Amino acid sequence: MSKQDVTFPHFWAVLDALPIALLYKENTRAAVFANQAALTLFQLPAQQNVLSISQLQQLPLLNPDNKQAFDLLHNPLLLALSGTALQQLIQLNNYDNPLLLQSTSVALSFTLHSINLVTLQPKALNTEMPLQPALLPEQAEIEEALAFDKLMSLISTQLINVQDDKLDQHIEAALAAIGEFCHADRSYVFLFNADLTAMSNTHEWVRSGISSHKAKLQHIALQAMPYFFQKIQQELVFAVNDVASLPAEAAAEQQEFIAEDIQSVLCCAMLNNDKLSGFVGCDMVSRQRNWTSNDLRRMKLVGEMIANTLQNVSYRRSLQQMQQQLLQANLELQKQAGQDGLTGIANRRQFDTSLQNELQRCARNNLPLGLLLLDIDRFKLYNDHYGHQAGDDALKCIAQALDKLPRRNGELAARYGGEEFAIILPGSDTEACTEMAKQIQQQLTELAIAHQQSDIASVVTASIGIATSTPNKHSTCADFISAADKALYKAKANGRNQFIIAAQ
Ligand SMILES: Nc1nc2c(ncn2[C@@H]2O[C@H](COP(=O)(O)OP(=O)(O)OP(=O)(O)O)[C@@H](O)[C@H]2O)c(=O)[nH]1
Repeated sequence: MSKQDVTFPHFWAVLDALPIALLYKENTRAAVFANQAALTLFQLPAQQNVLSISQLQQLPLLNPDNKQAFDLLHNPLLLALSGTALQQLIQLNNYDNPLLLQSTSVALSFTLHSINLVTLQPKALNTEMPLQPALLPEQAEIEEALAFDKLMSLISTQLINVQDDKLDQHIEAALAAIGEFCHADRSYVFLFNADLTAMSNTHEWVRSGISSHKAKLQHIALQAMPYFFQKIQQELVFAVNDVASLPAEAAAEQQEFIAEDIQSVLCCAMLNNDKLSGFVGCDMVSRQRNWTSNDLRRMKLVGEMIANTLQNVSYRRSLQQMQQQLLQANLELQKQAGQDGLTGIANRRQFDTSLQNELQRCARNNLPLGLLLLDIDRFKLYNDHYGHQAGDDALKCIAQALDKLPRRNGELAARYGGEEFAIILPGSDTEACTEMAKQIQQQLTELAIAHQQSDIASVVTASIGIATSTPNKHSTCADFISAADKALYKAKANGRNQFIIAAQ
């Protein structure tokens, strides 16, 4: 509707002057009129007072992805503008002309950033039209029930697909919905601990101007509220129209309700696999309310929705946890598959894989590849003299020392088999491999593992064969191993405790 269509001139002036943000939609037209307060709220220019629904949907304030937006607002506003009306009468009889009442039934109203926002859905405005009677109470109730169900179906869709980081936001939207539709001042979720000894207020919605008690309602012992707990456990509902009329055995509960200025309270149990997990509820603070069967139905519905969502999220979390554990176990298995059982360093399998990879990498990058094969001297005599267990300990000790030597990317020390070890040195030429062989000899000298039976030295020594060359695409691991092995054989034959470099 545009201003020009209206023959009654004061109408717009009055709506524009109202201190509430107001959106006005004529049933037969798509355009929506916004008064001055609404334009200010939506940060629109003062002249742009006729908006399309698509324009409205694009307003950042109404965008559900906008964290600052009042999440609940988006859906009911669009519900209202697209045809679902909550028929309550608006009281404009402060103003001179009673005709205004004809077209002013409130569709939905909310509070956003402490501004009341009202949407109107009048019939086409016609000054000659007779006054329209207000909706019958039963009709109003049906319309309200429809609006609630439509809103719940939107919220439950959001809850079904909820991502962990949006969970609280959507639960609070559901609480806001139940609070608004039950005309309550406060709505909340409490969750019990596993052994049903304590409860905590996890989510809350409060009407503007009403105090929140969430912070202090944490880890409350259930034995502090025995009457309430018994009711919710046995009857799954706790409904009190007048807190003052609670029986004597509910003295503790009554005291707590009075401390929170609660006049009426309605709570419904939430179950998880048929086990009590918490409850959802709402309070009347500013006045008393006789809870209706509709209130109860709605509260149960919201409770079920939230309980299911929490259960799904918890399943999803334990599934993710299990996946994480499986992944971890898999990584551990993979690590173990490449690890030597006795010494803990890389085993032959990992050595083979690494050598193959490094050979290809060096061939691609035209880099030299060094391979050292190391065999402990007179180890049979060591075992025979000191025992097999001592032999194992010596192998572990030497393996650990060798494992600390490789530093650069791709370098690897591995147990090649028995008392033989191998070191892969990608990018190392003869000089660098010689340097590594000297370091190994130095390490063995420092370890100083006594070997009385050796005819080479008084401590454990090793012979080392070195192969180094720049591989090409025809080179094989077997070539490298064979060259290093031949050099090792020579080192043994030459008297042991020495290194020999294979001819290239
Ligand atoms: N304790 C222990 N001994 C091992 C292990 N693997 C191989 N050996 C021993 O290592 C010894 C290797 O002996 P030989 O191959 O005869 O060589 P060697 O006595 O070291 O003499 P040279 O290599 O010729 O200097 C054998 O006695 C094997 O039993 C192991 O895991 N633990």
